Amino acid sequence: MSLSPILSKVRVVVSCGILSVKISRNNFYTHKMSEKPAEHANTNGFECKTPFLIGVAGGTASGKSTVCQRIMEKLGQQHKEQTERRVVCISQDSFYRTLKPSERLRAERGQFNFDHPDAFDDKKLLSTLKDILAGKKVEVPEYDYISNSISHRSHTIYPADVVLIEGILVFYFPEVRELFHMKLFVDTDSDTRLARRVPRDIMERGRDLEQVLNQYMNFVKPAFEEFCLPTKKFADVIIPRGADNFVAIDLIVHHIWDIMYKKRPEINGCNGHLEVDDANGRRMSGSSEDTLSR
Ligand SMILES: Nc1ncnc2c1ncn2[C@@H]1O[C@H](COP(=O)(O)OP(=O)(O)O)[C@@H](O)[C@H]1O
Ligand SMILES: Nc1ccn([C@@H]2O[C@H](COP(=O)(O)O)[C@@H](O)[C@H]2O)c(=O)n1
Repeated sequence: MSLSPILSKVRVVVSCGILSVKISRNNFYTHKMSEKPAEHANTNGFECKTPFLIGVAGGTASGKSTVCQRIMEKLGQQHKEQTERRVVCISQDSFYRTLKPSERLRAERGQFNFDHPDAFDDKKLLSTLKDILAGKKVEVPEYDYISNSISHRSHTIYPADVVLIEGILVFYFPEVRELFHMKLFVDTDSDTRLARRVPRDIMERGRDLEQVLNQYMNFVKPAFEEFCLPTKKFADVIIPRGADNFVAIDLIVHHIWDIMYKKRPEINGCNGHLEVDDANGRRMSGSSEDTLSR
């Protein structure tokens, strides 16, 4: 199956930098791409041999990680070894700062605000992303929600073609925000998010119901409204309903494909023949003469 029809559609939408255009009945909107120097206008500042950095923001349990997972799956990355991956995903939660002893005690009682920008080590996040953009290998720690601290386990992030970074406040810090070549905001209604967060926090994050609801009412909800929601305006693409929005994810994947492998076959010395799945799960492969065979 040829990618040409859908790629040409995506290209019109993105390269024109159209402001708030409703593409389909599935409520998928595009917004004006970031203001960047004219020579990089088509690719949001993306330069040859630099990883294409995508920020994925949205409220808690909106489906940010699931959307990233879908993007990776559709780009055929899920079965690859870490060292072979051309698309990798990092969580902003890995950049929570170390708590002081008094804060640690409050965190154990669900009385610490993990949704406030001050809870993050934004300098470390910035320097890590700069290293990634410089093509360096970086170590990213796993976050442990039970001990409310960075765990001793970490992941090595090898130089990749596409790096996704997801988190509630990835668009909050201006210097971090400016690094992204593409910004996605996962827009899932707050009832759905709370309904997902409660079982997740109880089953996966060692919390009890009372603690989850208190934390949500006292910190999560107010901070979402004050710090996260206002960053939606910075997004290039807003994804209503998160991972359920197959059309939006499909268009995003094809746009990434277009930038990474069709327009720039020389990227990172990549001569790969890329295959992606369409919204119906049909496998499509890039047959453009731009794409070199492996
Ligand atoms: N479209 C969806 N339908 C049903 N459950 C979902 C959907 N997207 C995410 N979830 C579930 O909701 C929870 C939070 O999703 P996740 O992707 O981790 O959100 P976030 O990264 O924004 O916190 C997880 O348990 C996940 O399995
Ligand atoms: N020790 C911690 C650290 C973070 N949280 C909550 O996690 C949320 C962010 O992660 P998502 O996967 O939901 O985006 C954030 O809302 C924090 O409240 C926590 O509970 N404990």
